[in-house]
Amino acid sequence: MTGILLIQLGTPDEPTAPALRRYLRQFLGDPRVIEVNRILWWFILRIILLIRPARSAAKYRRVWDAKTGSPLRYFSLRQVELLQKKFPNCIVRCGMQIGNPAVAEVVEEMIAQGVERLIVMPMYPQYSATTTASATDVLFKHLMNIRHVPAIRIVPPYYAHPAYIDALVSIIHEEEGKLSWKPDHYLLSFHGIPQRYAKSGDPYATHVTRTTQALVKKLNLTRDKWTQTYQSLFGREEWLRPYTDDTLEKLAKKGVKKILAILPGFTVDCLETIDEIGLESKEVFEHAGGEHLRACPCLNDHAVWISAMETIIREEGQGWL
Ligand SMILES: C=CC1=C(C)c2cc3[nH]c(cc4nc(cc5[nH]c(cc1n2)c(C)c5CCC(=O)O)C(CCC(=O)O)=C4C)c(C)c3C=C
Ligand SMILES: [Fe+2]
Ligand SMILES: [Fe+2]
Repeated sequence: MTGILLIQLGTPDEPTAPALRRYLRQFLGDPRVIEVNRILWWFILRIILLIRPARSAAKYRRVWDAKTGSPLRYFSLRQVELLQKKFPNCIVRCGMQIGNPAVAEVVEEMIAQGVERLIVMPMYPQYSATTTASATDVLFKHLMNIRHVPAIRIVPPYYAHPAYIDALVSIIHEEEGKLSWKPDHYLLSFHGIPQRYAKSGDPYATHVTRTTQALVKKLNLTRDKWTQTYQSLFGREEWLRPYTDDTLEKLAKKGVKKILAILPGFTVDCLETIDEIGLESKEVFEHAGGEHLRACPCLNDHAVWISAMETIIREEGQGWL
């Protein structure tokens, strides 16, 4: 049987300091994510794990839904549920790189259910070693302990895939229809990575540029109507520029009043979209003189995105589905 495995980053089990400590230890212990001397990092991480868990937990509490919990987990499971209907003869599952349900556990179950051909879709349209390669690392590490390893195909980065771009465009248009105001500027904000990683050969920034070009073309935006930025900096080194919050201040000071923030790199809403952009960056913009900033919802469980996922998976799964 063919199995379809979505790999998503993962989220804490609950919005508490102990759960965040476990989550951050695993996340920031990954040498794909933090490329510094291991011994030095071991000391720094111990200090980070004293302070950051409580601070991050407070932020997670703001996005945690009383019924459905973590938005990242909720929308990932919805994607599985809806995609399963598109592929009734396959097993569709989602595994998390960090936290639960863990990739290892999910793959184990899929193999036990008879999966001999596995299509893997990393939930990152733009490749970065920090995310995409880390996702496949988690899978391969687990498969090293297994006797009967399934045949595997991995969906390539889909940063400019027409189905992905069209899904973004539909959701943006739908969101514009709900606004009582017309955006005078579009901010395309992506999660950042350290500049050092990009200089060492991580193709992420190139993929981001390709997504941006395809998207603004489809949206028919003239050059003065959009800005592409990077958010979610971590630590002290230089990250890819321009930074989202600096840009929002500059735009407000130039007289831009109404911004629609689009987050094409995130396939599901999460802390970095709902809280960081929807609340924190909105405040930065308004404080600098802006009037409205709305974070456009991510692809989530929108029907156009589920169909786009189906298209992308069918392309990779030719002969298997
Ligand atoms: C050096 C640190 C980090 C790199 C590099 C990085 C890259 C990266 N991350 C995402 C997507 C997400 N990151 C999320 C949270 C998050 N990211 C980092 C650090 C780095 N990310 C931390 C420490 C955290 C935890 C939250 C916090 O304490 O600030 C999330 C949200 C998860 C959720 O549960 O909602 C996502 C999604 C991408 C796409 C990326 C590189 C391309
Ligand atoms: Fe991150
Ligand atoms: Fe953040």
